[in-house]
Amino acid sequence: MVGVTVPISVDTIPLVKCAHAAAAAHTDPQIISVLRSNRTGGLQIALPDGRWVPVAPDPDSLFVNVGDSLQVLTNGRFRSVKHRVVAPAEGQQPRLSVIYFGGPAPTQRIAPLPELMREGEQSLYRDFTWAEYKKAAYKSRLGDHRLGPFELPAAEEPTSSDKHCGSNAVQLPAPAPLHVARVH
Ligand SMILES: O=C(O)CCC(=O)C(=O)O
Ligand SMILES: [Fe+2]
Repeated sequence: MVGVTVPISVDTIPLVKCAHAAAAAHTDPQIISVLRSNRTGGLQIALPDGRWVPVAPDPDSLFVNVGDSLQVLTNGRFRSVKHRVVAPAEGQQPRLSVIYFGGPAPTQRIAPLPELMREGEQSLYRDFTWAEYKKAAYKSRLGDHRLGPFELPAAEEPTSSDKHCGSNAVQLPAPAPLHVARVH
């Protein structure tokens, strides 16, 4: 758990999805998605090597997904994982899921939270508003990497002569490991 208060307003739009057959690979754009489904599986998440891992359906658990906006707010510490829904096999119950998408308000500026940044840490993203993100997203396809237009070039590797100047070194956050946590 990150011990900071997120100083942004969140739109609360619960979305009930019924019996949809499948969803193509994508990341959720918002800050956080909280999902509850029936006993029909189909949800899968992508590992960095491209393999797909099924998320076991459990009507007594919540599946919490990091969205693109939270990836930016944490300067890449939390990653918005790519996921998809594959259609249930013939004769299986349709998959039902109820998803709460917590997204920023349209005028909200999205940028890494200063409270989370280490001294000298470079922002991996330029500031943008949720409205700007949505405008860019509408021009892209669902599976595209939709943070691309907002990414800043990564900090340059220190040269060998800089390497001993610890206080000036820029430390990029280590990529967060993938977790599928159950919330009861
Ligand atoms: O229905 C599901 O289980 C997931 C759907 C989804 O990923 C989405 O609507 O963003
Ligand atoms: Fe999704």
